[in-house]
Amino acid sequence: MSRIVLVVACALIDADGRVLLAQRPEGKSMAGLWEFPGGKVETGERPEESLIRELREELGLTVKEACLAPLTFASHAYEDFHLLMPLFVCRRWEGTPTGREGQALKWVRPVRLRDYPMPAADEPLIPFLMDLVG
Ligand SMILES: Nc1nc2c([nH]c(=O)n2[C@H]2C[C@H](O)[C@@H](COP(=O)(O)OP(=O)(O)OP(=O)(O)O)O2)c(=O)[nH]1
Repeated sequence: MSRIVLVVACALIDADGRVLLAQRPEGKSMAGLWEFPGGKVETGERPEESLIRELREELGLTVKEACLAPLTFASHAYEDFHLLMPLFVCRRWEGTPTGREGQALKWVRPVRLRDYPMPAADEPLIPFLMDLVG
């Protein structure tokens, strides 16, 4: 079996019930696909710490751990690794999201998420967001 890669991701939800997607930049794997902000859990980090760090690095946001709620997870076999990705929900943060690494950002209603090509692992997550915010 291929190695398991632990990635932590977040559905940021705004006051209108829209979810923030970020477009993976050119040069990265899965470039051009729309994903939930987040990234790999590094050695010695708890997933929540990794997510708070990634949200700061990628989007310039300050998020408190108490504002992260677990929603569901993805478990997906890519060709060269197996992705295990907890998905948190966050409705409260400080700052305005900006693509600090050049990523395009988009606020999207859960019913519209299928209009944005996402990594294969993310597709099963969409119904959970539709149930959460409609
Ligand atoms: N952040 C995030 N990553 C996702 C999602 N769905 C999904 O398959 N992934 C994958 C893409 C990457 O392989 C990995 C996240 O890695 P990363 O963003 O921290 O690092 P990276 O692009 O430099 O990694 P790499 O794949 O290029 O080695 O998880 C998602 O919704 N959000």
